[in-house]
Amino acid sequence: MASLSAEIATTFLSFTSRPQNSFYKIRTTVLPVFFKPRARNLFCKTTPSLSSSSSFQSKIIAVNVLKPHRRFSVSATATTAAGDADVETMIPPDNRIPATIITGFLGSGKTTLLNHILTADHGKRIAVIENEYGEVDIDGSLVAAKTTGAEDIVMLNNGCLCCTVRGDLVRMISELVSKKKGRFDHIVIETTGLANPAPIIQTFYAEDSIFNEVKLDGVVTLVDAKHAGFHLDEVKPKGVVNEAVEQIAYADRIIVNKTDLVRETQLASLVERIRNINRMAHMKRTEFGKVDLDYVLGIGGFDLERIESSVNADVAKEDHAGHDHHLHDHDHHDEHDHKHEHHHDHHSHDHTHDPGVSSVSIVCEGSLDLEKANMWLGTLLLERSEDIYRMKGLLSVEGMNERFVFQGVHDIFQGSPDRLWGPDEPRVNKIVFIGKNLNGEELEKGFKACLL
Ligand SMILES: Nc1nc2c(ncn2[C@@H]2O[C@H](COP(=O)(O)OP(=O)(O)OP(=O)(O)O)[C@@H](O)[C@H]2O)c(=O)[nH]1
Repeated sequence: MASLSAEIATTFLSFTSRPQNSFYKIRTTVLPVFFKPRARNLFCKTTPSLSSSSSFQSKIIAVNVLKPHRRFSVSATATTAAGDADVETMIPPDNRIPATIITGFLGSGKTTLLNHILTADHGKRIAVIENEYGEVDIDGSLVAAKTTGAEDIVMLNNGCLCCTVRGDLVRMISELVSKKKGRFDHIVIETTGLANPAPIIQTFYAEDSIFNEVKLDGVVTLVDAKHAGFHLDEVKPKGVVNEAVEQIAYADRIIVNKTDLVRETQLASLVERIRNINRMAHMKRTEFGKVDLDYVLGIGGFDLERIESSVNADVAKEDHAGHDHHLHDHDHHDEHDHKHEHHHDHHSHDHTHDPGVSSVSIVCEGSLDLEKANMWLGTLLLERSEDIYRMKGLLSVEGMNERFVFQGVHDIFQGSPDRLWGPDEPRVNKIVFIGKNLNGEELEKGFKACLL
């Protein structure tokens, strides 16, 4: 445990003890204790009949109208508050290529959304990476049929998705970057319907070669409004993940698709259920994946705004994509819903009947004792990293003039300083956990014990 805590301490401490006038670096820490095959077993799916022949395919799609493409960056120039007004510290602009993961259960509308993205008028050149089971690349041809201007096609054949996905994805992204850099602005990865997105997400943080060039912009999860309830209900054997739940848990954006196929009460109940699993993600309802492109591309990784609203909102905020008349008070008044929520002043924990996956958010003012925070987080990840799917936070650390933002995906932890705290800005910590069997009260107690 000591080495684990030290690892995290290094991450935090390196920022507080950095030399002045130097660039801050974004750091990734892969906690060594868990970064072993044992941990990866978590992501292995037991679908041998399907797993032997999944494949990746990538295309670069040039979209006709060229507008200035968006930069996805966290950048700030600020004077240090260390008393020396002449010394400037800078967070370098993040010019890495953004990547979006589109996931969702079989038939939820991933390819439909992808086609919508590729045929929309946004001026971005998009490299598409598809991961598909089976010898026949069905999605690939569906996408190809609907798009024009494909510059390049690369095919890769993998073995088992879950065990080799990282290696293949790393190779594919590296190849795209080394050979085609400058010819595309964004990477979109469509996973298979049975994929657990965790290893794909982790690829972006755990592999230096990827992390230096490509930035995970967001995870978009499609949910089939008609069938999702059934998949969420599915009881899996012990140790086998329910992919439908996982896909929702890891999302930054959730698109409840196929709303034309269900009644409002069914939809409201599903939305409530999704919200209970993942309170952090933004949610929209659609037919045929029709969303504004800004909603899925250019989410901006950490998405601090989202953290702020998710922890502030006791009533789920949801965009209705043209369904403004739909539910308003569904969170609390759907009589068909058996879930219940407990909201405390600054901490919310949602109980759900889905296999123990829920969100916990903590908001509190004050500054953290770095050493205590390191110990707490180190111990927490040591003991619970398998159950903590995602973790995002915005912290006020004693002696640090910038907000410290971080996120974790199981055992992978990454953090960096953000902008300076404003002179009159309350130093409010915000932290969100999504995972299995989370004990909100315990987490809150542990966190608050680290405050000075
Ligand atoms: N009624 C209805 N059908 C839809 C909607 N969105 C997609 N579909 C249809 O649903 C089917 C599956 O959509 P896809 O986009 O292929 O779904 P997918 O998630 O890529 O499927 P897999 O690759 O099998 O995982 C297609 O026939 C789509 O035309 C919708 O909003 N309403």
